[in-house]
Amino acid sequence: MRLDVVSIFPEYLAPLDLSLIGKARRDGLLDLAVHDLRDFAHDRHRTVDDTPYGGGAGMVMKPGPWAEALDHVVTQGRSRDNSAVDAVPTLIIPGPGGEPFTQQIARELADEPWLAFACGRYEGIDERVYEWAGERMPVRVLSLGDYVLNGGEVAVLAMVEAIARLLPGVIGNAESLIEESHEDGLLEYPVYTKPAEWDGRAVPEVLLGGNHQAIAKWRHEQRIQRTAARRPDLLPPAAATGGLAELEER
Ligand SMILES: Nc1cc(-c2ccc3cc[nH]c3c2)n[nH]1
Repeated sequence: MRLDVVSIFPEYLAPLDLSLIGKARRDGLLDLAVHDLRDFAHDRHRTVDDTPYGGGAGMVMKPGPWAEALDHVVTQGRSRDNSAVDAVPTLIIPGPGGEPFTQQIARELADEPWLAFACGRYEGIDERVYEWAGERMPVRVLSLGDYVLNGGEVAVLAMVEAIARLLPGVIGNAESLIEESHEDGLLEYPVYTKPAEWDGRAVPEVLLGGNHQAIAKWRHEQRIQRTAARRPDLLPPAAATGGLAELEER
């Protein structure tokens, strides 16, 4: 998968050089390029923002540098080996007013060959950039959650990690991707490791025996109970209002 990120703070994306994502890049599973938006602002001060039409607080990101930066992303991306001459990325623009980013969307995006991320700052990006980009490539405005960040970079770090870990070979043991929270509509079960007793607290007895069927049953029940307690919104209506028996039979 090819990933391009455009930001005025490219150093914000440095964590993508670390851990499993960094290893995936070194293993050639991910081809990531980070671009500094200011490289596409040509005045002396490399200006990327200006005052908002209609007044109001703060500054708005100018359309010109964004159009040049995204044109560069597309042109440079197409010059890669075996890239189709008319290939385009799906452009993801994080924003508090976007569609909620979910595990399902992460799965969808993990199937895409090329993603580009536009990190807004200030009060946001001039609306005409969304229109201009939408005429050239698929555009999705995605929200990490109902809270406000100062820019898109933190959201991009989270989205890239959620997407990249689903790519074959990135997570060493693919089994780790099973029974995770949100993978199948339930939260994950509680986990324990040595010592068997710590701070006067014992590990549930069922986990210490070798009865794998009993362990699987206990873990499934734990997932349902934990989901009912913390995220009843994820359960079917009947289950969310107490009818857990049917779910536990599954
Ligand atoms: N889920 C979420 C996204 C954001 C976000 C994304 C981009 C910008 C640009 C300026 N402020 C921003 C905030 N806040 N919360």
